[in-house]
Amino acid sequence: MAATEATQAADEAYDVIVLGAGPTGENVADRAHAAGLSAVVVESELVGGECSYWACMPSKALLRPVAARAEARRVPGLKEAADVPLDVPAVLAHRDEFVSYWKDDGQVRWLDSLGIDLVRGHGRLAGPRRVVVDGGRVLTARHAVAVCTGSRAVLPPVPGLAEARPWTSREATSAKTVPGRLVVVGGGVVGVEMATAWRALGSSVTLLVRGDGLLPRMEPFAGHLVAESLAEAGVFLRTGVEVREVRREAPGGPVTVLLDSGDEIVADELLIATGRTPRTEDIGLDTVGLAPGSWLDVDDSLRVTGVTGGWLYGVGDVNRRALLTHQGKYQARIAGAAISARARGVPILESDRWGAHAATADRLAVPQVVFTDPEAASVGLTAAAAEQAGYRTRVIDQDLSAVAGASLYADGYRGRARMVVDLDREVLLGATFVGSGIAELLHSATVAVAGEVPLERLWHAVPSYPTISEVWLRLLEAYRG
Ligand SMILES: Cc1cc2nc3c(=O)[nH]c(=O)nc-3n(C[C@H](O)[C@H](O)[C@H](O)COP(=O)(O)OP(=O)(O)OC[C@H]3O[C@@H](n4cnc5c(N)ncnc54)[C@H](O)[C@@H]3O)c2cc1C
Ligand SMILES: NC(=O)c1ccc[n+]([C@@H]2O[C@H](COP(=O)([O-])OP(=O)(O)OC[C@H]3O[C@@H](n4cnc5c(N)ncnc54)[C@H](O)[C@@H]3O)[C@@H](O)[C@H]2O)c1
Repeated sequence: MAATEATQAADEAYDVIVLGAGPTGENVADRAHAAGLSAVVVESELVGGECSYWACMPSKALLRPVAARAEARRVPGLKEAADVPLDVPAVLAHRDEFVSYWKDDGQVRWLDSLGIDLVRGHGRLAGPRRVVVDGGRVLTARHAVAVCTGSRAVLPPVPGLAEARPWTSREATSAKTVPGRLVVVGGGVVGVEMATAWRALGSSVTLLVRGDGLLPRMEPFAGHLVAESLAEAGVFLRTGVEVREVRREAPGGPVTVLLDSGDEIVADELLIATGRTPRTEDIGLDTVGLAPGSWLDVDDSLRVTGVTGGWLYGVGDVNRRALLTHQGKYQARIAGAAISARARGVPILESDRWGAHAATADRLAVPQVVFTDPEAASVGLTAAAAEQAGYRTRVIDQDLSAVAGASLYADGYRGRARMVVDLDREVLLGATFVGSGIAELLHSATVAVAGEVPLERLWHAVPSYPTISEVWLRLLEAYRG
């Protein structure tokens, strides 16, 4: 049965049922199907999920012109030409095109081409291996149900906040007009990326952070460099502040943000970027003995722990292991392989930590690029996390501007790199790069961390001259002395 043709029938049976057709769910279905299992995906909104329509794609489409202009402004011969405001209608139109105008026909065609069925509607578990869609249609799974329902933005319990109908990441990535004054609450990834984009598009942006810096999950210098550059771009950054109350007298009117310091900020729009909550409150978790609204605890094969029979999987954002599209897709590949192995009765070696059925990289080698100007990118453990985990480490830092490739890349290049070395095994535990054009450098570090490549061998991985990658040589030289 083709994706667009799935029709009503009582108790339809599939090998695998996938709840949620985000990047993760699509890939679980793809992997299971590729292994010869029949699969159906249930989706209540758009096939492609948050990433395609309200997260990765629109945010990066908004940010790409910002980065390109910032880089051109630092290249002699282009500076003057690039020192112009962004063409806002063109940027927004480009964003709209990248999200396919919030239509999922292309993604449905892709499912269709694979032979995976799609059922539109809200799916809920109804006991072991059963899913009911919109309270009517019943699907049963011979082998597994994979919950891939993702996450949504969380609103902190601040008086007046919900009533003020603030922007969340959805509105921040899909807005059709530029607010004159925008207050952003939260100094994590969404906060800094959206402050960067809307400031460049013309908003007067105030970024409110309750901690003492930005991007707290990365090495501290990442937050420092991004904060410095946001301030230069004209973003008002206030750290160590807490929002006490929010007021909006009339829908669409100005919003007043009251801080614990007693200060008041009036803006046209307010973006809350304070983290995520799982979309599990209404998916029937109680019918299989789990608490509605909870993150799903899973083992390394992505199987939910504590469910009798081992048929339930939790993949992607919903398990809180690493809230990133590429990690969700990685988990989907692992879960798909584990589901098909178990369906065939092939034993899964729990001890094979880098084997086909263990999402080990979730714990040891998660890469992430923050698309600010400068970009911030990291993989693996920070120095603090490695120390906390009990490793005997050595930390090597390098000023990126001292690398020939970086100074050619942009005038007055600013950036920094760090590697965290496990002294006992002499392999990399983590790496961080901050600077223009470093996003594509990250994968080299991911290979080194996931591959546990001995530093002795990395010495023979010669970076081309004159590229920013030569920072590898500087880091290794500093380590070897
Ligand atoms: C602003 C922003 C920017 C981001 N940028 C990046 C980035 O650049 N790179 C990156 O790697 N990550 C990025 N992320 C994170 C990324 O979006 C998520 O990690 C990713 O979307 C998770 O995929 P998922 O499939 O697990 O969940 P989702 O993408 O959330 O998909 C879940 C799907 O399940 C459906 N669903 C939910 N409940 C039900 C139900 N009961 N029945 C049927 N269907 C249901 C939903 O409608 C949705 O389509 C960003 C996030 C945000 C908020
Ligand atoms: N480029 C990318 O890879 C990218 C881009 C955007 C989002 N994402 C993913 O999406 C997820 C969500 O991003 P996010 O920025 O919403 O979450 P986050 O967890 O990265 O950051 C949220 C920030 O809000 C702060 N905060 C929490 N409660 C608060 C409160 N009441 N008042 C003020 N501050 C508060 C936290 O201390 C934290 O610094 C992230 O885990 C990230 O991995 C990835």
